[in-house]
Amino acid sequence: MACTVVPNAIFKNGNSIPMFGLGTWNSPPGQVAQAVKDAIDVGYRHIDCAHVYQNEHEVGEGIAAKIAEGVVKREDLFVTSKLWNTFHRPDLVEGACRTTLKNLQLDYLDLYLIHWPVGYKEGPELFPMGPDGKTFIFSDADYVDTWPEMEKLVDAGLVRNIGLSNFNTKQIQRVLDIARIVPVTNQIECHPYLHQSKITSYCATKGIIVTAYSPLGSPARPWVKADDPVLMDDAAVGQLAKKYGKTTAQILIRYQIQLGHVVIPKSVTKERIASNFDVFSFQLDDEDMKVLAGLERNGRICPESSAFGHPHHPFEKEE
Ligand SMILES: NC(=O)C1=CN([C@@H]2O[C@H](COP(=O)(O)OP(=O)(O)OC[C@H]3O[C@@H](n4cnc5c(N)ncnc54)[C@H](OP(=O)(O)O)[C@@H]3O)[C@@H](O)[C@H]2O)C=CC1
Ligand SMILES: O=C1CO[C@H](CO)[C@@H](O)[C@@H]1O
Repeated sequence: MACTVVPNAIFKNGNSIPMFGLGTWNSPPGQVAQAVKDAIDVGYRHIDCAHVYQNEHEVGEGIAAKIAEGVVKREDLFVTSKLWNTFHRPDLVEGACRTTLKNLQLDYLDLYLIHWPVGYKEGPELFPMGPDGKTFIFSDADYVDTWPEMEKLVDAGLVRNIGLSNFNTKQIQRVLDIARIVPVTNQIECHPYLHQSKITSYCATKGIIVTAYSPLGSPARPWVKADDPVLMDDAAVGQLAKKYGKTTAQILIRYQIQLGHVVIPKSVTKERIASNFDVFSFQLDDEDMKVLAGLERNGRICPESSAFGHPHHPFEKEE
């Protein structure tokens, strides 16, 4: 069987990242280790993780098993994790990173991101809820004070690259203004219902690679409502799937790659893990790229609405 070669995106610092990876949010314990193993067997070499997904321990088991079997070496893999919002205070950053490394059974990460620009109250709760039951309790920490601690993780050899997630243009600029080591990527929601043209254009001018999360429209997100539009059921995407003889998921994943984005679809289903990866042997033509671009509807599905009111909320007053 021919071996699929996944293209790399090249960071401004010269390091590279596979343009395709496995998402792991909502990948349940009991399934995620197997999903990681299935993915590596198929050819995935990039895994997107986060402390807040509360499954890094099992993701680590999957990775360790495949290294032990000799299927991959550590250096063949690109593993990303993210600093959660309760660990923004400078004195908490290294400890949070070390916890993630321990859970993943790794001695370095390829990429570590500040998960959101909003800090939450430090402590054992990942989602410290305020008395109204709707809004998180915020931290005073400012991400420009968190960033130098991220840089120290690079100096210490704990992480190879550092970046951002869910930052708006002004927030990225604030980081660039103080950065000694520049962020290599901004990981943001990106799919045909939400193109994020302002932030993606800004990132392009700064040499920051966009990583597209929820590329399939995150159909099983916990807060989905019955009448929310379902990207995977969109008739226009379905027509393209028919035209190319591909699945709707393959069309949506291929779209992000052709936009130049790194893409990280999640699945714990063996057949989907395999078929989602099969996106390197066809090309959407220019007209069809325009069809997908035309589906824009400002359809944000990850607004982190319980942090509305935070002075650093990235989307409440879009920049
Ligand atoms: N930085 C951030 O703030 C965020 C980062 N992310 C990252 O991005 C990743 C991907 O985004 P996510 O929100 O999970 O959503 P996706 O858009 O990747 O959709 C995942 C869902 O689609 C289903 N699915 C996957 N493949 C197929 C297929 N071929 N046919 C039909 N259904 C399919 C999965 O089901 P099943 O698993 O049952 O197969 C799952 O329910 C996350 O897992 C996470 O790693 C996501 C959100 C926020
Ligand atoms: O990555 C993510 C997935 O879900 C979280 C909420 O539970 C989000 O905060 C985050 O963006």
